[in-house]
Amino acid sequence: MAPRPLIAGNWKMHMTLVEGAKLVDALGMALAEATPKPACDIAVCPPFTLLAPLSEACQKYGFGLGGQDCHAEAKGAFTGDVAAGMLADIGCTHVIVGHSERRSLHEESNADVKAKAAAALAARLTAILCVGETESERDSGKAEEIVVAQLLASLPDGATAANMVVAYEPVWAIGTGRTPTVAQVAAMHKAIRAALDGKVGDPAGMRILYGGSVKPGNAKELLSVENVDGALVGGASLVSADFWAICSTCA
Ligand SMILES: O=C[C@H](O)COP(=O)(O)O
Repeated sequence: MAPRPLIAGNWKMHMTLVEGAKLVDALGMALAEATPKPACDIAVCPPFTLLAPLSEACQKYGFGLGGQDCHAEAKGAFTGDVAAGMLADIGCTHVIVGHSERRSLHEESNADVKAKAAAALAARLTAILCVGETESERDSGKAEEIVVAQLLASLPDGATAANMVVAYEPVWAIGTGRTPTVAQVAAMHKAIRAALDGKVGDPAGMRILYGGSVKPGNAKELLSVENVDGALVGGASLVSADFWAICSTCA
């Protein structure tokens, strides 16, 4: 049986407290009024400043709450960083690690991502581990090979379907309005699923999300691809109606 989908909104560096609270409430109301309810789990990943203030509302509505990054160490002299345990302490359930914006803008290596994912697991958070190829890597014809190598080098020990989610995000599709073809998504998710075999607990049950320009207009098609078990949504997660429309495609 395919895993229950997860639709996670990555707000990136957007939203004031008032805006974020309004968005979560709008989603909560939409969920309360929906019949039937969307057949998916829903999570939001706001900036660090909004995590604690939105924690209670997310809990009330049954939404997961995720940080967008964490440090690999549990504590210490790391000015500006936040430990996974601190996220768990204020009610987070998830944390994104290895997003391509962290990998490129903060030069995070696979080893860094693996250490962060391990810290997330140690803090009993679900790690949303991101992988994806650049456009030139896609053009090289070796996208699957490259992404699988990135995944295997970033996988923490002890990952299972219960504590980790993979998010495949082609770098060239993020915020561009471009998406891979259904065949490309299917091939990549199949390759990721195969690579998980023997490397994680319950590989068939591990969710593999697609991310990169997911919108209400393309969500149904992308989410119906085999081995696509949800979405990591950026821009469209900032508009409650759009994010809700994406969640609602999970029937
Ligand atoms: O984490 C989310 C992704 O980077 C996708 O962003 P996007 O939906 O704005 O393309």
